Amino acid sequence: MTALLEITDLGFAWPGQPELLDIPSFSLGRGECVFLRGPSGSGKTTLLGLLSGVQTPQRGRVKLLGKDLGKLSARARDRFRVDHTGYVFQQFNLLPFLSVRENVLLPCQFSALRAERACQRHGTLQQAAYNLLMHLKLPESLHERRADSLSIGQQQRVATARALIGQPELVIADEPTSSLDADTRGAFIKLLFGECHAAGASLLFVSHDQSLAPSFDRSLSLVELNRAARMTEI
Ligand SMILES: Nc1ncnc2c1ncn2[C@@H]1O[C@H](COP(=O)(O)OP(=O)(O)OP(=O)(O)O)[C@@H](O)[C@H]1O
Repeated sequence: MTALLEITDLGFAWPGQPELLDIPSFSLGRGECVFLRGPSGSGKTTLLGLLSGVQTPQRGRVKLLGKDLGKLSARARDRFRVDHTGYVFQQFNLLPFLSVRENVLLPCQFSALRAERACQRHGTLQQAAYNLLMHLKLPESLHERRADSLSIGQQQRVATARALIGQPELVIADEPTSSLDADTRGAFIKLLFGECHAAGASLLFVSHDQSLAPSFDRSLSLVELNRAARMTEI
């Protein structure tokens, strides 16, 4: 399988703290759906920040689509991130005063590439937002509502539509199911998989809830990947 994302000899420490991550190698294939688990505080969110280029490692390399993120300027890295990565945050991070539709369309304001891909696939941006929201089972009556007037499960699906619009190659989801009950969680994962497959996106899904792992192509433990964690455990 061709690699979409590759990590080599990655080392990272927050200022004034011991090394949190020491990962000799990790790769994610094109179209692959990977589950990454790890206990609270093990560095999952930090790793996602490094993979999307929000943080830069002190050591090693993160390559996305063959491009070494560390070799890009901060500005070029930001652009590359918004063009090629969709992120579903733990707290969803929707803009509360914007409508559901406006939230979904936000990435297209920052990325001409994603706007172009959305139009190619759906005709117009409005239609792209509409189709994604409908696929994610958010009825039309909600599309013009303020994002903060929706339930948690609905907000999470809006956040997912925002991550998927314009077909980024990599979708990162950071504990997106932590505030859902078991039934809603299962239904959400199915929708997420369906949309990632339809868009040909790779999915890196981070959680400490191991019961979700069997649905994925591969399940990994951050503690096993991370030499710094293994050292602390010894
Ligand atoms: N911005 C930051 N500045 C300094 N230290 C940080 C920062 N963000 C995280 N850390 C530290 O890095 C460690 C790992 O945090 P991180 O949020 O990556 O873990 P996590 O596995 O995602 O945890 P959780 O499952 O609870 O969300 C923690 O000790 C945390 O205090």
